[in-house]
Amino acid sequence: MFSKRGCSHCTFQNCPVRPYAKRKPNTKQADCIYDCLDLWLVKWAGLLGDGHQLHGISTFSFQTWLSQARQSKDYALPNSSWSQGMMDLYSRFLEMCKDGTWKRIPSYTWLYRSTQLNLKKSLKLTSEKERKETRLFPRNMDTEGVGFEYAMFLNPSEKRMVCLFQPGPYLEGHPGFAHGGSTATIIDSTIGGCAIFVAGRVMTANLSINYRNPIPLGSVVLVDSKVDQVEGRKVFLSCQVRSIDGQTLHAEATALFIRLDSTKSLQQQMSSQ
Ligand SMILES: CCCCCCCCCCCCCCCC(=O)SCCNC(=O)CCNC(=O)[C@H](O)C(C)(C)COP(=O)(O)OP(=O)(O)OC[C@H]1O[C@@H](n2cnc3c(N)ncnc32)[C@H](O)[C@@H]1OP(=O)(O)O
Repeated sequence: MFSKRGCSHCTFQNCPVRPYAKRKPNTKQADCIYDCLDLWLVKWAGLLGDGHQLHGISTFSFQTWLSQARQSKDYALPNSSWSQGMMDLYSRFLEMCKDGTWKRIPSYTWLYRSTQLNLKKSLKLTSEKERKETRLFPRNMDTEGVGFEYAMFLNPSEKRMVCLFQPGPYLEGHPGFAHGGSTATIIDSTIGGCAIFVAGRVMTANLSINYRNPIPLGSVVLVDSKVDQVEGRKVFLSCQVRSIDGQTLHAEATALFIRLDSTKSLQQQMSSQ
């Protein structure tokens, strides 16, 4: 099923999703690699290392992973709990997706699923039930609107990820305001998505946040993150959380993510720690 043809621009030779021989010349590398949802999913799963080679994952697991992604609910779509402000901002970004500058990022209850079962076995989550019940932290509530309502958009050429975030009542810290831990979570996830985009499989090594103004529950804020520098395995990023009108700075953060050793599978990497 692997195409032997490659994209002349990004030299992606092993695309299991679609051949790149027909790619337009002069397409930017980032657009070339990320302009199709399937490839985002591949990148998400951390299946691609440097040089865009598939490594350590069988074709079978990849297909399983992709079909699971296709069957899963995408939580980054509007629901009835979204406020008008959230909807307006979402529509604004969707509009900016039309010329390809921005990409909407789908969102599931999991991040790495193809390796998940084995990984969870190594983490002593023994029963099938325990393994199935794990969830990506910000997607851990079924009821719409009570927890993390968010949608992310990626600007590949600017190496920038934004997240529209509407904190629900279950995220309360001080009365009426979002818990600082929930702010940290959404910052980590947004910045993390940005780091995944540039480096594949990464983990947060450092996250430093200055909280400037509390975030009212039910309000909508824009989490705006970008890659500042990449040095070997280290990805340095920064982030600001602002009100929709841009007038209130709620928080600002810097982070260091470390790319996991690309010669090891995720399972090996995690179980060696
Ligand atoms: C298109 C794509 C869309 C994708 C759309 C996805 C959307 C949805 C996204 C959801 C995204 C979720 C994102 C959650 C992200 C977590 O929440 S991760 C969980 C929290 N983090 C952890 O638990 C990490 C725990 N720490 C570790 O496992 C290990 O320390 C690490 C970070 C993997 C590094 O270990 P290591 O690989 O052995 O690396 P090590 O050799 O120690 O260090 C490498 C270098 O980094 C430096 N370093 C390491 N740690 C630090 C530190 N804390 N400070 C400073 N320097 C450090 C070392 O000094 C060394 O530097 P050099 O000597 O090379 O100059």
